Amino acid sequence: MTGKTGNAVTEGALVLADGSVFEGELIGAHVPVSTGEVVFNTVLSGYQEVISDPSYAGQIITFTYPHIGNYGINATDFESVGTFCRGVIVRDLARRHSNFRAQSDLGSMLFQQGVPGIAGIDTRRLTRLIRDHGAVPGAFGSASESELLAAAQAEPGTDGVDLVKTVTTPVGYTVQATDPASRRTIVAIDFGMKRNIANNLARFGRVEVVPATTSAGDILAMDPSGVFLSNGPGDPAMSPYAVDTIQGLLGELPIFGICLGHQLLSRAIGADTVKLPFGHHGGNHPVKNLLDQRIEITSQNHNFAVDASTLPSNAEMTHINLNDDVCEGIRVESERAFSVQHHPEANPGPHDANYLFDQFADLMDASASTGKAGA
Ligand SMILES: NC(=O)CC[C@H](N)C(=O)O
Repeated sequence: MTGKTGNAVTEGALVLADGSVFEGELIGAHVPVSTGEVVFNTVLSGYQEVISDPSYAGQIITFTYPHIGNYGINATDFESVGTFCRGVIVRDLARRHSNFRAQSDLGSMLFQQGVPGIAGIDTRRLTRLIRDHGAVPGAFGSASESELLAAAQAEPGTDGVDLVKTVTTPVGYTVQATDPASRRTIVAIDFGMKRNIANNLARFGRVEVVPATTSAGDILAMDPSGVFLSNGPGDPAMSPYAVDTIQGLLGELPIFGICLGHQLLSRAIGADTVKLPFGHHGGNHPVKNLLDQRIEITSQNHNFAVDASTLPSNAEMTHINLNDDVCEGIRVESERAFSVQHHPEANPGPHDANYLFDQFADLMDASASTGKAGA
């Protein structure tokens, strides 16, 4: 099937670096060869938000749900200014979409955004392979299988590259507070921030979004109530400048991090991060809050994780993934800093963890009343 009903089918193939071949039909923006690290996401809905999440820079997204595109695309559900993923793999692209909010169809959106895709792929076989062997570099397109194999084998995936610099905003910008009476200013460091995170922060004040390379001194000079560390693509070890910045902010004001922001905060306090075999990408991961013993069903999208055994003694693990015991959250109470690996802003996914934004607001208020930071 093609993005636009009536278009001719263009045969293509997906070839993984291990030599596995999958045949399909090209959708979206047609290019001879598109490469990236192939990962799978298990959400049942929310494909628009997933495809427009900047954390997927460098990656090709396989949707395990077999029918993608059913409810179309609209102008408001994009999670960033565009798309940064390297491609999309689906079993079956919906031939027709149906939803009162739809303004376009997925195939057209991929085409307009310049995102190549491939449909008709045996995504069960592909997902099993990734689950057994880990996320793997791959290449797909209309080129020959041997060309695709060579391209897949030359693709570094997320190894050794700083992908944050490819997605961060080039200049700072302001997201106005939802409540104009709010006096708080929150600085959000944009490592590839999803829009809905900024919208959640704006419930508590004006959000000043700054580029990933902004120094601690420049941030402190803005006299914010707190600093937010965003999600973002790639290996946290590849963005050492961000770790330096966080070290310059620690203890100065409240800090809250999500996903890559959680991994960077952990590195800033001396902990290690590791690469998971195939990561967590989905909308129903059970996480236990170790502080109150409650279980939250969470939205997730990451390949790296914090090695909890390397946390320094002044930090504690606050959340754990119940599927595989991966560290899902930490706090450093003495430094007024905390972070989670999962996505409290959801989009897509459940909102069980949304209370974490309120905790950040409470921390900023507590700091303001003790005179440790501006309000
Ligand atoms: N969503 C994110 O922030 C992802 C974090 C990091 N790039 C990882 O893959 O683990």
